[in-house]
Amino acid sequence: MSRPVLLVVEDDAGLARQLRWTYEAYEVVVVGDRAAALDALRLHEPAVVTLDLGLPPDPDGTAEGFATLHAMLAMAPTTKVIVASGHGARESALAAIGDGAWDFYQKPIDIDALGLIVSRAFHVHALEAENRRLQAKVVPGAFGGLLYASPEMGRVARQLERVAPADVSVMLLGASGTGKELLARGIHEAGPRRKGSFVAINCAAIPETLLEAELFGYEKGAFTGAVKTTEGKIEQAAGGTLFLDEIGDVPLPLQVKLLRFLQERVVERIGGRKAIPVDTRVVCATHQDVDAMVAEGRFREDLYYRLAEIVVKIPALAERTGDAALLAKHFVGRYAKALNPAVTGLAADARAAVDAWRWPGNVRELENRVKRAVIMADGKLVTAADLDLGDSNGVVELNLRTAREAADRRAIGRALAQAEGNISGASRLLGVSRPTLYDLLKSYHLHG
Ligand SMILES: Nc1ncnc2c1ncn2[C@@H]1O[C@H](COP(=O)(O)OP(=O)(O)OP(=O)(O)O)[C@@H](O)[C@H]1O
Repeated sequence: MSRPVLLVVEDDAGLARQLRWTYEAYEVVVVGDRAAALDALRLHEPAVVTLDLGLPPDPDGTAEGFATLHAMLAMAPTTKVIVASGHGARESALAAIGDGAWDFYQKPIDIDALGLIVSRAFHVHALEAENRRLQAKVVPGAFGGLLYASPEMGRVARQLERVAPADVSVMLLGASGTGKELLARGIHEAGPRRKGSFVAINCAAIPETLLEAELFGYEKGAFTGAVKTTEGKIEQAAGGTLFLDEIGDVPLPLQVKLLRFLQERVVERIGGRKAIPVDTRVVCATHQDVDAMVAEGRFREDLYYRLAEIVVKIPALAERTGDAALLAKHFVGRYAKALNPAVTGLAADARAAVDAWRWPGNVRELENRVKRAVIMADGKLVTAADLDLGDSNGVVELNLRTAREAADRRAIGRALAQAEGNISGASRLLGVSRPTLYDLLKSYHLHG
């Protein structure tokens, strides 16, 4: 096994020499300025870097050191950067940690102490890498079958876990396709009325004239066409949860009626005379800016406060770090099973395109694209073209190695597809030997 690379960014030649020979466990690469540091980062992809803040052309200040720190973390955010400085140590330490450095030590350096920090950084880096691998395999089962790996959705799930058992109304705010209905169902299932039914109604999808009858029900003969007495959605949700999707689309007169129901907990069917008590939890959602609607008088403030005892904002898919890739993988698995079992995963260009796309239609768009792509794919792997996301030209590769790997994966995926998964056939198409192709498949974790 080759030794892991420790990148030392240090402009003091004497110190650099000393460091080079101190750490036997690592292959120490020493550079003296920002440009060389970034080159070395691309070349070696070190897990750990020690960085002197006083670099030329500003050896007595810290500006160049900080610029180097920022550039390195922008390029390789998982790198553990240990920062060193002699002057103004405390302020520099605080600023460096605030900017994403892993640790700080004050010069003059103590080789043993630094050695400990370095080995710890390697250790944590390895653990984090392992954790990322495991997270990519997360299975559904968290809140309401919600799938996520991002801290953004983790926060939402924790909020909802806390809110669900309490008997409070919840308003979910988020764009279309962000999973609001899924979350509302999750609240129901984790709540005290889980034994009752979950009844959803999309207030935007039903014409205004019919919405009242849908919600409140009607007595036989209440209007032309009311051939038999019918329960409304609110009554159907008795003992369970009523999910009012697109609550912002409820017209003002009906808002008054809804408010009365929420205050008195009774409904009156259209054409009915008696008040029917209904005990149900209400969860609602909208993609609209309800605060603005209240300010403009388009949404009743009193109703807002009844519906929104707790407000939870659901981030757009593009704001959830890493979730698009995770969900894409999940949907490929699901739809391949049902629609095209030959498909086993996503090609590298598809993964890059999924990460780079803005997903204006959120999870629903992702699900639809993946479903379509699984049906269209002619090979084992879904490509960016199958997803109709074009190529991933906008994606900046870390270095030549990652760019090559992406190109290799593409070529191998296509060859395997053409050879219908036959390794000998694919290796002939690629002009490499079978063992070479096996090695490549193994190193890229592709399915042979
Ligand atoms: N985090 C997630 N994990 C797994 N599946 C998800 C997730 N988020 C959404 N989905 C799936 O995406 C689709 C859209 O979600 P959902 O219907 O809940 O969105 P919505 O915000 O209610 O949309 P709209 O407001 O347009 O009705 C559903 O098939 C849902 O199961």
